[in-house]
Amino acid sequence: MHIYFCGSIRGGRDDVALYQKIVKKCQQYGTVLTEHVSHGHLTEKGEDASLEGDKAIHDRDMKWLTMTDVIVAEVTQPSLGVGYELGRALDMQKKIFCLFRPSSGRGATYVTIK
Ligand SMILES: O=c1[nH]c(=O)n([C@H]2C[C@H](O)[C@@H](COP(=O)(O)O)O2)cc1CO
Repeated sequence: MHIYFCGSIRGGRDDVALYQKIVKKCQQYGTVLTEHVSHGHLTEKGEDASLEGDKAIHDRDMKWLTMTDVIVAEVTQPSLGVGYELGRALDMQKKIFCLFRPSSGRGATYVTIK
């Protein structure tokens, strides 16, 4: 099974320790295509886009999104990229599992109610 994990990168890396736990758990069930999202050394500058650019990152991610069986998203930390991925995934009629922590004091994005 292919799993696409979504978590904030440029939106802020406060929850990266949690992303690591979620990705580890998901790896018990299948291949996590976006394991890099959980890497501790990845900063809010994003992946090194200097070689191929953001377009290459986007195109790779959309290819993975198309081939994935399920999406797991941690949405507590607001992220434009995660919102975009969820919108695209909804259009592709993918199975989406959103995780949100009410204890954060934030409001959940409306994307999670669909
Ligand atoms: O370098 C990157 N690599 C990457 O795979 N993404 C994808 C995966 C994440 O689930 C999501 C994070 O978006 P954002 O960076 O806007 O918080 O976008 C986003 C970036 C940077 O925007």
